[in-house]
Amino acid sequence: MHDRHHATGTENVDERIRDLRGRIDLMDAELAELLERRALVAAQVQRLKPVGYFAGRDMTRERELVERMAERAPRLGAEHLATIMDSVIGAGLAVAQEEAAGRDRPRSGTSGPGRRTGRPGERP
Ligand SMILES: C=C(O[C@@H]1C=C(C(=O)O)C=C[C@H]1O)C(=O)O
Repeated sequence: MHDRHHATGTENVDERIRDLRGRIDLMDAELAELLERRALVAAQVQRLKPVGYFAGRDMTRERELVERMAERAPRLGAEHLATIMDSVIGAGLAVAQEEAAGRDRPRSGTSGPGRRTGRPGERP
C-alpha cells in the first residue's frame, strides 16, 4: 500500500517534470528566435552609430532597458536582468563586429571587385 503510493507519486513527479521541461523547451525556442532577431536589429544600430561595436557601448541606454524589463520581470529584477542583458548585448556586439571585420577584410588578390559593396549609405 505504502509502496504503491510511493510508485504512483514518483510517476506523477516524472510526468510533471517532463511536462514542465516541454514548456521550457518551447520557451527556449521562442527565446532563441527573439535573441536572433534582437542581434540583427542591434547590428543595424551599430552600423549607423558614429562609433559602433564595443567602443560605442552605451551603458546609460543599457541600464534604462534593464530597468524597463524589470517592470515586466519582477521575479528576476534589475540585478539579474543586468547580468543576462550584459551577455545578450555582448554577444550581439561580438557577432556584429565579426561580421564587420569579415566585410572589411580584403578578398585575396583583389582591390575592388570581389569585395562586397555594402549597402548605400553604409560606412566603409
Ligand atoms: C544597439 C546599441 O548599441 C549597444 C547595444 C545595445 C543593445 O544591444 O541593446 C544597447 C546599447 C549599446 O551598448 C544602441 O546604442 O542602441
